[in-house]
Amino acid sequence: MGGRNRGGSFKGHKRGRTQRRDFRDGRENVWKKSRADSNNNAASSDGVAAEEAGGPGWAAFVKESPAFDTYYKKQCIVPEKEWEEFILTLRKPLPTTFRINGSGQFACDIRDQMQRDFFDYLKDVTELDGEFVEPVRALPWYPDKLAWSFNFSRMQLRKMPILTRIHDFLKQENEIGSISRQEAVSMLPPLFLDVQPHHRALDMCAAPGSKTFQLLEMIHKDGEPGVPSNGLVIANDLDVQRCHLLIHQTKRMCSPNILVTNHEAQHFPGLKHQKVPATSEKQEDLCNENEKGLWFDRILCDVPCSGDGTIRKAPDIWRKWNAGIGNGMHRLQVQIAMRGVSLLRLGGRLVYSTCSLNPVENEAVVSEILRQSQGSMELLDVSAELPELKRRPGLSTWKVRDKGKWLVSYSQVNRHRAGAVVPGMFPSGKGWTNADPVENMNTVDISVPNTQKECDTVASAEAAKFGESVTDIVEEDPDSELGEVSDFPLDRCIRILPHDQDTGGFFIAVFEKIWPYKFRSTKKEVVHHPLRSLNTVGKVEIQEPKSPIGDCHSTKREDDHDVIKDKPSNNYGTVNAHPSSLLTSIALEDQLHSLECGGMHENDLQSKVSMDSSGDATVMKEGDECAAQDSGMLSPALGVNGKAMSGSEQIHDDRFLVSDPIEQINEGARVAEASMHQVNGKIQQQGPWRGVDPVLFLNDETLIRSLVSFYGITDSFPLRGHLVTRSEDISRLKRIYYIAQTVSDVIQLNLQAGGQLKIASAGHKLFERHTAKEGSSPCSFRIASEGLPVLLPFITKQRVSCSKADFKLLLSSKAVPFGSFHDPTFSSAFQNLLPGCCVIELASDSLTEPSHLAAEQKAPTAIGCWRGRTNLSVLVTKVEAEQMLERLSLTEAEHDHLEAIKEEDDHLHLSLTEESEHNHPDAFKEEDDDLHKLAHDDPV
Ligand SMILES: C[S@@+](CC[C@H](N)C(=O)[O-])C[C@H]1O[C@@H](n2cnc3c(N)ncnc32)[C@H](O)[C@@H]1O
Repeated sequence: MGGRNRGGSFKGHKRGRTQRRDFRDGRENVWKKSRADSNNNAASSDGVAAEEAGGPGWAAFVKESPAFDTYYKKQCIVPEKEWEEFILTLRKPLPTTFRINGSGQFACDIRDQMQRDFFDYLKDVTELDGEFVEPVRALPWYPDKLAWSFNFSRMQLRKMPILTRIHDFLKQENEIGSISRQEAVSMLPPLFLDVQPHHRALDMCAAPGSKTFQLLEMIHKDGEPGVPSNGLVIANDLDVQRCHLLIHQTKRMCSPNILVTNHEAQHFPGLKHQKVPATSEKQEDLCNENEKGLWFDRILCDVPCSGDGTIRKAPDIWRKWNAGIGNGMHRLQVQIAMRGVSLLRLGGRLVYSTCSLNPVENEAVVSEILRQSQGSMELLDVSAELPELKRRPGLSTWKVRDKGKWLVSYSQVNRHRAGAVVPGMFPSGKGWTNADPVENMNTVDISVPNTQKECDTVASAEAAKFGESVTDIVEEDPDSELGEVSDFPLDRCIRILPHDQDTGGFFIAVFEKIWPYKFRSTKKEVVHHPLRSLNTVGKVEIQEPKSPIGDCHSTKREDDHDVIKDKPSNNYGTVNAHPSSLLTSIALEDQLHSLECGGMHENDLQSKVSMDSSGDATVMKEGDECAAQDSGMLSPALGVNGKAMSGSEQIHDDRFLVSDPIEQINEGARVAEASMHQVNGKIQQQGPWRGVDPVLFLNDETLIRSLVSFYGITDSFPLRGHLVTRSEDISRLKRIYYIAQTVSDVIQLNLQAGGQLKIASAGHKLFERHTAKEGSSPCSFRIASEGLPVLLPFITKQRVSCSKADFKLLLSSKAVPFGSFHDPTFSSAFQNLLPGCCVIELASDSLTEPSHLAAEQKAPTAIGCWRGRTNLSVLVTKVEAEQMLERLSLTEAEHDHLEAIKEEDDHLHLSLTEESEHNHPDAFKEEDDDLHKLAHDDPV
């Protein structure tokens, strides 16, 4: 049971312990340390080599890196006098931190109980066998003391029974989903995002989902009892397997307000509303000037990064660290953030975060966001938020290290390195000037990695190519002290240093969209890919994006074709002739142009450029793109002949973004009715996505009516428009999912927009087909375990309550013959039910649990059962039943009775649930039942 249910904000939708099995079964046991981990920790905490601690054959992690030291000393990320403390902290194991899921009274009850039963007792224990025992402490900056930290050594855990009990308790609660282990710093971005229950939030790089879970808690916070939130969380991740983890993690919330998608964040589709008359109030909402398309109030860009802020938890980073990794991430990070900027609603908030210490991945990216968004994004001063949080300001100056050299400005970049180092990595963001060497640019390596994995590979390859070993100590460059200084107020960024409050390292920047993200274009005829063959570029007219502060100019040099001269600079620097900047400029221009589509007549539209993989460009009619935008079918990455560009071809996808709602002026001039076919050859047909079944509304009235009538579902639980499936064929339908109105709106929009969203999961499961013999029940769909807590308050038929003794009997025997129950009233009550799925509820007066679980037990305890001809069978797994039984302690007499029944009925065990658990092999077709196989070791 996840936070929302325990949070009590969604009364009647509380999830009993029986509904937690999915979480427990599939979730990585983060408390159980791997042997290697244990060795590391032992080695680090005791100062003993891991080999010693772990026995022969276990190599120790060397927790030092000259390259790391040299790099970060030079970057001055820590004042000199603090360096020693900083580095010593990095060598210590990270304290264990956890968060109590949910909000409201239930979460607070658990917190209070934990404090009373465990932590208060420990507050006077400061020493054990002469060793200092760190106090268990609430993270001071986390609201309502719902996040805690402790740091016991393994020896201490062994020696102090109270610590062992705490550990066991936390382990158990983690398994059942009441708490989440999460790194302290990882809890910060959602807090700064300030999500309100009505917000639409996008988590661009969301897996494995710890922050998504927080976002969901936020949108369900303060919900009216029985009324679902009207917020929305779209959780996206590029990695399919990690998407599964994400689905699994978020499933604990039983939230109908979530969509999980599987896209490259930098190419997240911009859904645009097609001109279809509104048929409902909600749809009208989407047609509002400010609501057209899919815009987000909140966007989290927790981007892939080098991750050296997690070095305490992942000590192998010491060995692998090199500056190239951070450099390799920079462009992808900018691209993802800029896609976020495009999708953000005016007035919305965007949080950019990394678990890296590297300014190239942090302040440099923030500067690029400010530069490229041209005044549309404001970097917020959030010093008044979470005042208890110890933080350092962002850096205003830094250097770039490449090929064993320190570079203070882009003018020092060797032309052969121009693909790896881009102007945006430097504080000024300036490219080459006239005097800089730009000839022979065709040798430049321009590949842009699209994923963290690719970045890592590129970075390692780069490091290896240029002999930059991870332990390399660079010779000092006499000029290296003269770094550029940024004009942006980067001190507003938040740097979390590990030694300030015993955490990992982290970086956060909070933005608000204060002005539409708007581009203007110049006419141009670019016919060559500027990066692939700059020396053969034909006529190129480049214009630096307009600064809101100053002017910038550009010229073309037609004679030698490939050099873009700079002109007097704007506040952000001179025009970039660097290939990547050049491309960005072109991309920006294209964006400007595409924006203008919204405000100009079709005839005015200019031809524009798209590039194919060979580096040549194709001219695309501007009207085509506008048409595509209008139809909402814009592919974020287009290539010649409609081929999707990817990898190095997709340098800057923002050319193809839809513009902000506020920019959607002169709508009438658009070619609104364009369809896929009208832009044939230009748009990648992305839906239905290969390997992923489409999400379809369940409109089969016969089926819906049969569900309503069988379970007696009240009108206050709307089904129509809220049920989705992944199969068109009703007769083969296996699962039915429940979605909130906001999710429904997005799915509608997606259908209208050509199905661009690759939806991995929507809402939560409500019904699943029961595979009993045909005709054995009037309704072939049973209530799914995660649907039960949601539906329970709204069903009036097929439910009976029973005594604790009979409840235990059911849980122990799985299939109980009608005559075996203790209570004859119960026996006759369920025999009056129709054959098929039913709900057996534990009578509330049966509950006498004085422990820390009392709060939760206020929620109804119910299980799904199957009323057969002679037996009542339990529709829960064995593990789940055992877990419930543990909580409802057995008396001796009950135990004997159960044993007798079990013996009699062994042959009747139906294993109903086990059968239903393993019948769908496909990834998103059978979204998450096999998730537990995907153990991972994520830093967050
Ligand atoms: C730092 S982790 C995110 C952690 C997550 N926000 C959480 O709190 O659990 C970065 C994630 O980005 C994903 N990723 C990498 N490249 C991506 C891309 N181009 N688009 C979207 N996601 C990407 C990775 O699969 C990884 O799950």
